[in-house]
Order: sequence, then structure tokens, then C-alpha cells
Amino acid sequence: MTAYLIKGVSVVGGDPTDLLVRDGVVAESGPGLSAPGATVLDADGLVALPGLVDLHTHLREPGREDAETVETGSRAAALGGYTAVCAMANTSPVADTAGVVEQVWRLGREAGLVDVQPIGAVTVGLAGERLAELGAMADSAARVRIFSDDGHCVADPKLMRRALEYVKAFDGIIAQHAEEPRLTEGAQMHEGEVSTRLGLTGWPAVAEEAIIARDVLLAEHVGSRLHVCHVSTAGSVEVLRQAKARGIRVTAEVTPHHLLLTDERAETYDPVYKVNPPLRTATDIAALRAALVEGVIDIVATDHAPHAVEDKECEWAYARPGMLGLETALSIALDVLGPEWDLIAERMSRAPARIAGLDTHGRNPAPGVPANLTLVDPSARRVIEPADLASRSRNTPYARMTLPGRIVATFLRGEPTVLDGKAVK
Ligand SMILES: NC(=O)N[C@@H](CC(=O)O)C(=O)O
Repeated sequence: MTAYLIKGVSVVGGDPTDLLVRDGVVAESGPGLSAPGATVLDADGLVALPGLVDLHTHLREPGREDAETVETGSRAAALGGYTAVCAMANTSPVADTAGVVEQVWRLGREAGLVDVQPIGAVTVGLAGERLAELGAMADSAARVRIFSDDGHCVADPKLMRRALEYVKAFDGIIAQHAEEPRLTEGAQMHEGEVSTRLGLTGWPAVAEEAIIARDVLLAEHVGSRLHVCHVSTAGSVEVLRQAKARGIRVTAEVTPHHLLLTDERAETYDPVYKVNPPLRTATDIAALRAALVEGVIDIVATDHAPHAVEDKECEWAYARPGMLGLETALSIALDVLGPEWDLIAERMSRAPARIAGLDTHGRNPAPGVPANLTLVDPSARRVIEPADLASRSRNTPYARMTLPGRIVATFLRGEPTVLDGKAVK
């Protein structure tokens, strides 16, 4: 196994130092290290972060390998600075059995570019009618701890209660896609001034907030762990703030796109901006950013949602919701938060690793820590070219935008998955 001596790197924003990566761990750190035989990487001006961890990735395999595979999504993740991703269950077949979650887990190991931790479905076929085999998925080789019907809300309160009760036995989590379906029938975008002007059916903020309010109370009642996917409204932030103040065991994520883009993008009628939950208003964005800094929202998660060309390049009403995220997330975080490295490390690596129970991830590079880390050039600026992305899909909302920051290298257990900004395999 090659050793790597990373020279002059700022670890999570600290003073420049050297890191020796050997045998899968950070073996030594400190200024002026030497290591005969090690490959030297000049990291002058670069920042080392713990490898990013994405709690919300759609890898599309099995079923829609034309949009993404475990391998192409893993490569996109590594290029984005990630060392672990949690793969959502809305595949075809749905990841609602031990067999399917083990298949996804095994494909992740074979690709070997990031650790792929499957999420299991809450209900059979995501149909919202009866619980999937949560225990069998938890006991499987994939050791599933997070369950989600993402793409669909677990709308039935009794089923949601049962799911929360069931996973409590093994300290599992229900990750809810908070959308009261009766309030979003036919919805095409955020309900507000822009939807009225465009004449598109709206997805009101209350459809999200009502489910979060219900679910935090259910989680409190049952004493179980709830995670709220892709929080998108200022009102949701207030519900979460109150829930946390009451000591309810709830965590929440926000996506990069909900931190940056508003519903005015729909004026272009370009379906690349169609997403669930929809892009909201500048007021919502301000509240989400503040909540992320404050910790009311725990993490940034990408909701990387690749879609094939025919599912995206069509009329707005027929386009699938969702946008790419893995290869641009860190740049958006830098743009939105500035070079707040400890905050970025916490919200994009340490906290998601803790929530998901991924013990070998989410630790600042230091002697003895598994070498899951990424090196960022904060001074670089890059123009996003969809054709250059490693994802099999092209539905990035940031096409031709100039964004700050570039991932120079990513290490998974001491082995580079990305070097010089390029995937190693
Ligand atoms: N976030 C999205 O807009 N899309 C998700 C599922 C979903 O939440 O609708 C997808 O799987 O494509």
C-alpha cells in the first residue's frame, strides 16, 4: 500500500502542517514530516476536511442504470469530496428487502470509490400501506439503520408511528419526505406569487410543515429518532427549533439547491429547476441558511437525483423532479457559508456520519484516524460544464455557473479515489 505525505495542508482551516497517510490511517501529523518512500503531495494552500458524508443520494441502481449506477454515482461522490453516501430506497425494485439492500451494498463495495450505505424503504414498494421488512434489512450484511420512503411521504400517521416504534429497538431512524400528499395534488412548483403569475399549481409550504409538526410529536410520543429530509421552508425551521428545544430526537437536512436557488427559476420553464420539495423564496433561503449555521438544521445533504435526458428535457409538467448534487455540493456550501471550515466539516461530514452511525467517517484528520479525507483548493474557481460531470445524468442546475472551490484529492481508507482533481479509477 502506497504511503502519501501531504505537505503544507491546512487541516480544517488550521495552520499549515503535514499529514502522513499510511496503512489506511493518518499515521502522523505535524510540520516538517519526512517519510522515505512515500509519495509526496504538495498541498500548499489546500484545506483537508474529513471525507464528506451524504445522507441522501439517489444512485438509481437497480432499475434506472441509464440515469446512474452505483459506480457512476460513487465516482461523482468521490469527485465531490465524499467518502460515504447513503443510497435512497426508491430504486426498481424498491430497496424494501434484505436482498435488494445487500445488492446495493455489494455493488458499492465492488466500485470501491466511496462507502455506500443503503437506506431501506419504510413501506413495501413505497406504497405507504404496510411496513417493509425493517428488521431483516437491519440484520442483513448491509446493516441498514436508516429507513425512508423518500420520493413519497409516509402519510399514514399510524404507519409512521409503527415504523418509529419498530426501529427504536435497534436505535434506527425514520427519514421522512415531509409532504402531505392531499395538499400537493398536481403541484408543479412552490405555491406563491410566482406560481400565481405562471399559472402553475402550487406546492404550499404548509404541506411540508404540517407533516414535520405531526412527526416530531409522534417521535416524542414514541421516544424514537426522526430525521427530516430536504427541509425547504422558514416555517419548517420554526417547527424544528421548537421540537429541539423540547428535547425531541429529531435531526434535519437541507440541500445545497434550497440554500441557493429561488422559485423564480421556474420562470425559465426549464425543468432542470423542477425538484421536490420545490425551490422556495428568498425569505426561506435566509431562514435555512441561518438555521444551518445555528444548528437547528444539522446537515447539508445533496438529494443527488440523476434523471435521464428524456425524463428531464421535456415539458415542465411531464419532467421528473430532482437535480444532481454530489459534484457541486461543497462549492455551493463554500459560496453560501464562506470559508467556515469547521462549520462545513461539521455539517457535511461529522454530523451526517454521527447520524448514520458511520464510525470510520466524519473524523478530522489526526493520528490514528482512518484516512477518509478530502483536499480542497478554496482559491480555485470553476465553470460547471454538465458534459464534464462523472454522473451518468446531466441535470445540474448550475450549468455554466462559476463556483468557488475545487476538490483536488479524496482518500478512502488511505487510498486515493481522486488525485489532481481526477478520478483514479
Ligand atoms: N427530490 C426529487 O425531486 N426527486 C427525488 C425523489 C423525490 O423526492 O421526489 C428522486 O428520486 O428523483
